Amino acid sequence: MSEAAIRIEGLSKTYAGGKQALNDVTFDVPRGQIFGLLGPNGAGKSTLINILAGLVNKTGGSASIWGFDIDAHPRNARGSIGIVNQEITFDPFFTPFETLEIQGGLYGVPKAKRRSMELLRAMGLEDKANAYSRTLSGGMKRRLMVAKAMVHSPPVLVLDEPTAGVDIELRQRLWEYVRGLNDSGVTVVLTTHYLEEAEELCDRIAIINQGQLIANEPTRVLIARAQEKLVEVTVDRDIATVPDNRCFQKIERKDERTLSVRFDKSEVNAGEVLSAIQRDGYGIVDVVTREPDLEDVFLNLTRAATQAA
Ligand SMILES: Nc1ncnc2c1ncn2[C@@H]1O[C@H](COP(=O)(O)OP(=O)(O)OP(=O)(O)O)[C@@H](O)[C@H]1O
Repeated sequence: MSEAAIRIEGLSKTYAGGKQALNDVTFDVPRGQIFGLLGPNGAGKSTLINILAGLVNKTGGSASIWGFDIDAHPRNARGSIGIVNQEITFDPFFTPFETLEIQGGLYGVPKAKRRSMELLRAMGLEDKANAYSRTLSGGMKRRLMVAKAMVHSPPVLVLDEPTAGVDIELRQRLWEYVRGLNDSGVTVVLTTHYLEEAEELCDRIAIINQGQLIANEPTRVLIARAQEKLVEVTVDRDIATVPDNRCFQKIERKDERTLSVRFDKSEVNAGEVLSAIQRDGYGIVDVVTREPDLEDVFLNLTRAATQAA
């Protein structure tokens, strides 16, 4: 089982109008993982997913799903992946059970092999099996979408922004479902704008920016790569002029007596930053430092990539 769940090599897409949405993207999604695909709006994430789904034609490179090349074996490739889109799409006049049965039929799953009730149970929708789908809450509809993507038992599930616009409590529940699916052997690919979500759930994270892959690493390694550190310093009198020193990457006045300083921890340490503030005649009353989180990494990487472009 050494083969990747998804293998993407030199993938490019230029839309008819000339917009290049993907530029020579190469990465593997290892089997059995929860893999995060991150990127700012318009980075190319949906384009990539739509190519895997067979909805958009690539203009260069190759992709395979569970060992099936999407060009040479499109049916097998498509049968190996379930995709949950951002939009909620099902007929509101069918019940959740009927919705799954119809989807099973579309995928050619024989009646005896369908597991609609099992999926509804797994998604906590058992008692809604015979309700009209339109009467479900937003969170229930989303879970029904996940169940729908799983009717043909694909080994790979792609969730495109699964928790966009979902409240915190429900987000936690959806995360539990995703973990449960992963524990049962499903490889999960997740696109998200919530860095906290990626940090919490993903084993590995790839970042796309302006159609190019700018990072692809285990989550912990990616976080450790953030060199920027933040320190908030409260001083003993009102700040008239903000101190300036080359060891600060960025310094801002947060309120009358608090400075917020960003510095590169590979270049200077917090002590040097504090000394620089003291040299400007301020006494230090309080200091709060913060470790970089994924948001810092993401901003650093996308900023660096945008500047290099
Ligand atoms: N059908 C299309 N025709 C022309 N350009 C398109 C088309 N679809 C997407 N694009 C452009 O390609 C780029 C990548 O879009 P894509 O939707 O893949 O990004 P994304 O990372 O999924 O963004 P979001 O997070 O906002 O969904 C964008 O500049 C977008 O405007």
